[in-house]
Amino acid sequence: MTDTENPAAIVVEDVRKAYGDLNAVDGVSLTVAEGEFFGILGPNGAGKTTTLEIIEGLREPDSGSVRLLGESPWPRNVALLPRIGVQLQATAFFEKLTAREQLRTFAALYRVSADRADEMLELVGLTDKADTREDKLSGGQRQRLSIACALIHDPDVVFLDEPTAALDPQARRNLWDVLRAIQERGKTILYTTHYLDEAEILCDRVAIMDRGRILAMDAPATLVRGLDAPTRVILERGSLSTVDAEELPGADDVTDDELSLTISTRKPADVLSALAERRALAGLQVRTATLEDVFLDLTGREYRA
Ligand SMILES: Nc1ncnc2c1ncn2[C@@H]1O[C@H](COP(=O)(O)OP(=O)(O)OP(=O)(O)O)[C@@H](O)[C@H]1O
Repeated sequence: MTDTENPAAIVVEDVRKAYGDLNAVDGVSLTVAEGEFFGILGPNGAGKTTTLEIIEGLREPDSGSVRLLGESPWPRNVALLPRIGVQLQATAFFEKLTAREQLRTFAALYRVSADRADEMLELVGLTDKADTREDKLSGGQRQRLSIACALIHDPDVVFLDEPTAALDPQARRNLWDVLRAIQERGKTILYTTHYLDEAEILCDRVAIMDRGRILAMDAPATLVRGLDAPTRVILERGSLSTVDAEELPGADDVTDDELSLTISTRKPADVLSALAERRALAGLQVRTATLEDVFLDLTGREYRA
């Protein structure tokens, strides 16, 4: 993924961190290229936050090495601070300040122009909340403000820890636009999430983590393709008999779960056109494999965030 035109922003080699008997991070290696949007995915307790904090220089690994923009982040490396932006899971804001005042305070701390505050409000879609106190913002607005704070000094690498957790679906989608806008500005983004569907949409590459280890790492589409899983065509029960479904051209397997009929196929176009000819499209859904199927394949467990 890295070459001379696209050098590595982050290189992690065999990092380990134990808490007592628990190997929270158990030999993690990964490389993130400059400008890449990279996601660390996995269920609660997988070790995502610990990995992120080690890369940010907030936690010391027991062993292994981290290079962030060519430097070691631990022990605390002040040369890196202007070049990285960090959003933690729980953001502490200054009390009783408005959104704009929060950002202006961060701007002053980083010695950047106060004008950046309004620019960042615009970027995260909070211009109309500039004069609202932070404690009067919704959860999604507060998340966006914390991202704006992490970006105020125009860092090269942005770390976001579960930025879309606990948001309603609309607020999540609004945040996706913000994250895409950040990447369009050429930033490297390393983020964690337990939403596999979201990572599939946003990330250039993902690492799927479970119990402290990376189980797979690649572009989401490549991971899904690698499964070679059939497409499932789902119909309302009664729109076609099981026997007729089994005889459709391209149908590999048919299951009837009392509510719906599921036809597994590697030739979805053949199945769909045959269904159209028979006018048997009631309640039609077509499902291809997702990262959740990749997780199931890797762990033998259904994915539970
Ligand atoms: N300071 C700590 N002391 C002891 N155990 C810890 C500490 N921090 C994390 N752990 C444990 O290490 C494991 C990994 O935690 P971590 O927060 O890195 O996972 P995560 O994938 O980010 O989970 P979540 O999505 O819940 O934040 C968990 O079992 C957690 O309970």
